[in-house]
Amino acid sequence: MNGQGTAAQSTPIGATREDEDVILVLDFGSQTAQLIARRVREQHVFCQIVRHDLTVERIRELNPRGLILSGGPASVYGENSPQPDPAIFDLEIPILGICYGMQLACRSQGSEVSPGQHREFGRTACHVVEGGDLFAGVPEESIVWMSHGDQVQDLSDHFTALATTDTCPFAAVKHHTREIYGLQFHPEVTHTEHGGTLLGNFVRTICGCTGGWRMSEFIQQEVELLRERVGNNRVICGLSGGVDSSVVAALLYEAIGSQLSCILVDNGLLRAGEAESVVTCFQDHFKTDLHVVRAEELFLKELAGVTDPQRKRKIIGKLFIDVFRKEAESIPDATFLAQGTLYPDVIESGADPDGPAATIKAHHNVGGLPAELGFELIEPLRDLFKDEVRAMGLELNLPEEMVWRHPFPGPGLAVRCLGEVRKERLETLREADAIVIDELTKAGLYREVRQAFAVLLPIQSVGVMGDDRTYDDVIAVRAVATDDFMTADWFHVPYEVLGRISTRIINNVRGVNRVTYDISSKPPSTIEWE
Ligand SMILES: Nc1ncnc2c1ncn2[C@@H]1O[C@H](COP(=O)(O)OP(=O)(O)OP(=O)(O)O)[C@@H](O)[C@H]1O
Ligand SMILES: O=c1[nH]c(=O)c2[nH+]cn([C@@H]3O[C@H](COP(=O)(O)O)[C@@H](O)[C@H]3O)c2[nH]1
Ligand SMILES: NC(=O)CC[C@H](N)C(=O)O
Ligand SMILES: [Mg+2]
Repeated sequence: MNGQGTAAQSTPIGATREDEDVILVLDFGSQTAQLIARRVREQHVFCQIVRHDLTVERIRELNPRGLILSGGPASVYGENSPQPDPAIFDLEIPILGICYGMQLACRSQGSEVSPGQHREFGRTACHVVEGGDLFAGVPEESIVWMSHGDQVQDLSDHFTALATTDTCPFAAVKHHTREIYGLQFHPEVTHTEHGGTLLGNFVRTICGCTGGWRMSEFIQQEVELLRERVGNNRVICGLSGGVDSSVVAALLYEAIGSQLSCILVDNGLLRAGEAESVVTCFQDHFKTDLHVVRAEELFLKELAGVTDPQRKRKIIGKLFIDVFRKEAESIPDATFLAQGTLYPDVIESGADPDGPAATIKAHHNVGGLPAELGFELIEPLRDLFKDEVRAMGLELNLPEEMVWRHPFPGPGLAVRCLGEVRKERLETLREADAIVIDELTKAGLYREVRQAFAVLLPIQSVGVMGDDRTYDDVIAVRAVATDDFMTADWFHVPYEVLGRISTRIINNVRGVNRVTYDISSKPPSTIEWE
């Protein structure tokens, strides 16, 4: 082990190739920059997010077909507000400014931007006045999603209004002579009814992208990048058997074959039978080196008496790295550590260096990492969402049951065992959890419910069993419907199935006398309870 990387280092998504259609998103600190990128990728056009102040020289090297300027929390007229290289507006490629990005584009051509009379947040009816190419296929009236306080006050001599809302006369604009467009609303969020069409029109019709990009191409690029970066060194990959790390391992295997060693940490926080099933599944599908480290005692010792969720996560994040380091001592040239980190892990940890995002929870593999790792990090999925990773897994020929597994967080049962994490409490939770999954599977709901589990609450309640009083544990059942795990709805599990889950848990799991069902969505709740 000789790398001295820090938690901040990782592989950025996608190297661009000169012969390919690329759209760049200049990120001004938007909450939704990644959503812009994925909506563009949905149009089969490769899209890369870059710093807002990337120089024009560098942009020319990357040779994009168009630029999208994202939204952002600042005001364009504010001191120290993030600004692009002013020369981008002289590039001969189309530009689409979204919200803050539109305000920047208009201001660059002489328009005034200042606080509007009314701030606009959420659903708004948008009326198209002069659609043109950008609005092709978008009805005259539709719902768009707004989130702004500032407003472009005049169009100078350069712009025309394409669409309006009740409070915003310039909801969409186009430059008279140049391919510069602005949208005050957010086409990238699903609440904007025809946002996909708008972005599709921009990248395909206006920028002239052919829409030929496919996941297979992305995989090929990543494979080449990984080969170049790793050279003759070895990579150790934290393998949990979950979707993300399995896809990372498959990608690395494709790239560097036998230079890959995988490490499964059995931290005593896994579900029933999990370590064994990962080993079997792994051996069937990868022919590389797998180390299984039994570390239950270490994890439970360090977690003893800890009840604060963030502390649990930090302790677990650090222990994972300690275990990887120790195990790597027996693996020569283990310079890199690969993890299946996804974008939601990054944004919820408040760890996006270009973003203003708040810390929701320190995901063990991002916010929970110690500052000095001793490895260089490889995180090829860091900019992707779960459903994109699943598509990648299928493309890499991973078996369906692996690709469609419910996610299971690295901190595992520790963040579902509210209060103290003790061996006997984990055992109770494990038994209840297995029943939840078994009943959903029997009811044919496993795939449709994207994540389901049991939570052991830190309280007791009174019951009566066999005519005797009990004062026992409570299990909460959680099942959610979601695609990208950024937002989620509680799943409407049929009453009969809930009934069977409850009866089986109370009758079979010792020490539990009550089962409840969690009916909260994300936001305002999160999927996990801690
Ligand atoms: N028990 C474990 N042993 C080794 N590495 C792990 C373990 N648990 C998590 N990791 C590492 O942390 C990363 C993030 O965990 P996370 O749970 O988000 O992803 P995953 O387990 O690969 O997929 P899924 O989200 O489907 O559970 C994993 O990709 C893996 O690299
Ligand atoms: O590897 C992980 N390490 C973590 O620390 C972590 N926290 C949450 N999750 C998973 O992320 C998704 C979103 O979860 P939340 O709505 O609870 O934030 C859900 O799928 C969660 O299971 C984690 N995964
Ligand atoms: N969402 C945004 O980009 C907001 C831009 C700017 N901060 C405003 O309030 O108008
Ligand atoms: Mg997992």
